[in-house]
Amino acid sequence: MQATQLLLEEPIRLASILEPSSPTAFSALTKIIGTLGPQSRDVETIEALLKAGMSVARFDFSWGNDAYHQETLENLKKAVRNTRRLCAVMLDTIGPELCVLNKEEHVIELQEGATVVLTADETRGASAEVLPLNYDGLASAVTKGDTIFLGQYLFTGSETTSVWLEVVETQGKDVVCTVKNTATLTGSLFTAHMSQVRIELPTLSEADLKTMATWGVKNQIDFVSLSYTRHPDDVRACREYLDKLGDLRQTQIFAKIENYEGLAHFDEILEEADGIILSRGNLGIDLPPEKVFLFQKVALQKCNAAGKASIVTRVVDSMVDSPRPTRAEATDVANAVLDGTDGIMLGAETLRGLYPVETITTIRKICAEAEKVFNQAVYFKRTIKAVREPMQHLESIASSAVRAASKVRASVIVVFTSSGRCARLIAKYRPTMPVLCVVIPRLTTNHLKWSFTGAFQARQCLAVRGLFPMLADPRHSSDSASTTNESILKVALDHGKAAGIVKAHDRIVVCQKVGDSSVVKIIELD
Ligand SMILES: Nc1ncnc2c1ncn2[C@@H]1O[C@H](COP(=O)(O)OP(=O)(O)O)[C@@H](O)[C@H]1O
Ligand SMILES: C=C(OP(=O)(O)O)C(=O)O
Ligand SMILES: [K+]
Ligand SMILES: [Mg+2]
Repeated sequence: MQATQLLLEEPIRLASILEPSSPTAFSALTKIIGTLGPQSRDVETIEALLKAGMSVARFDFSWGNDAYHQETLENLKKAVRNTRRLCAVMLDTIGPELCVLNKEEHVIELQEGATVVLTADETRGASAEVLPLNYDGLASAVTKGDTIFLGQYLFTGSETTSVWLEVVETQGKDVVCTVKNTATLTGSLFTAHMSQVRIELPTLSEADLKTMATWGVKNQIDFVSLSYTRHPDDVRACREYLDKLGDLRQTQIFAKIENYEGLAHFDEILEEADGIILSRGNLGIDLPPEKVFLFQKVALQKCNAAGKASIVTRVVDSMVDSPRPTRAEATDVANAVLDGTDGIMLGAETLRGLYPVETITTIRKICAEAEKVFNQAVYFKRTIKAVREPMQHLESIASSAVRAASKVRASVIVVFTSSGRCARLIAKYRPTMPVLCVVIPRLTTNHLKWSFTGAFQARQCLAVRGLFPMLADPRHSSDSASTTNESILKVALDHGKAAGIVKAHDRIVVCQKVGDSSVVKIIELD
């Protein structure tokens, strides 16, 4: 990356860096996804998370049962009503995850040099001598000298609660290992990870299929976060399954890239998926540490060029038990924004950390600072150059809207959309101002009943950098007559004013259809 990635005043006055940032009424353009769990599931905390800037809530089915997650979701709905802040729901699958259950939650002390057996016999309890694994194919997948990582679910990098094991020998389906570092394992679930070893388990487990068909349908989930996506077929299979689940045909699939195999098939996976999650927790174990940054930069650039959402995980591990991130973590968040990410995902920090709200606030502030120096002009040029000509008409309109908005220094871009397609194309060019997406419901039928689309599409904007959705009154549905357009625009601008992003005398760029043609309008408010 060149220095042109940054937009700094010339000559750079270091003192200006210390000037307080002017408070922005809206949260950062970069989206924040929080995982809800024990430390973040009561209505009050969720309200605080929403106000702090969380716009997507992740429900991780690797732990907890349906009822537990349902209770959390009911609380989220209350919090959304109370705060009047939209939040999308993301179901995160279990996938082919290797784990050790510690049902009794014994504290397990592992001493360096000791021997421990990973057994396929799941009926045995976990102890310092035996760790029961949910997979009986490990012994045939490893050889002497291989290393296995084991840690508390959503481990953090700095803990002594994760352990490296070295394979000594296999005995039937059991694997005998030497403990490489002294560690204390606490909690009810540990995940095991072996670098670059194929786990012969399906990407969607039986439990995942069931959860999507029950919990997922009931709650109209906006996103599936497809854990351990290794091949484009994984995404296709998930798509086919969702398409058969009624309204979930509208659910978007975000493929989680968390191992070498997913990385090797990245381009094909990106083609099939609606978005990508760079699951750096697991990926950081699968890849040599010195390669992680490069994967991030290349993968984000590919997502950006495809105009698909990207999310980076595991950013401020230390905030699990500290109110401030480390310098390295804070810098890393800013760099992810400069690299072009759409969103930042928090795991352990909001799920079981002591400072869930502070974490979201910290992330939002770092993102907002980074966005101020994001060199949009350079990004715009690079993005437009990468598009083959002749350009699709809608993309030409969308990029023109962004260009016009920069040139006239518009305070917002307003885009009318039903599918969200035009809004995403605008976001692709990373405008520096918020994009107010007016989602117009569309009446559709599945030959059994009529219903309106729009709710999914509006909430799905909440994972895309810069997009701020509002759902229009269904009575205006897909009628682009100019009188209807004018009245919806007025509602949108009133909404923008109430949110503090639109003021008197502002210039606004509007992207909408007038008759049959898509147009870009510039309006100046009185
Ligand atoms: N109900 C509407 N009224 C006015 N313009 C609209 C409406 N819906 C979409 N547009 C405009 O139509 C064009 C196509 O946008 P797109 O998002 O692809 O629409 P759709 O949701 O119909 O797929 C864009 O210029 C968009 O701003
Ligand atoms: C988010 C991650 O995965 P998990 O679903 O295991 O938390 C990760 O590995 O970064
Ligand atoms: K998971
Ligand atoms: Mg993971």
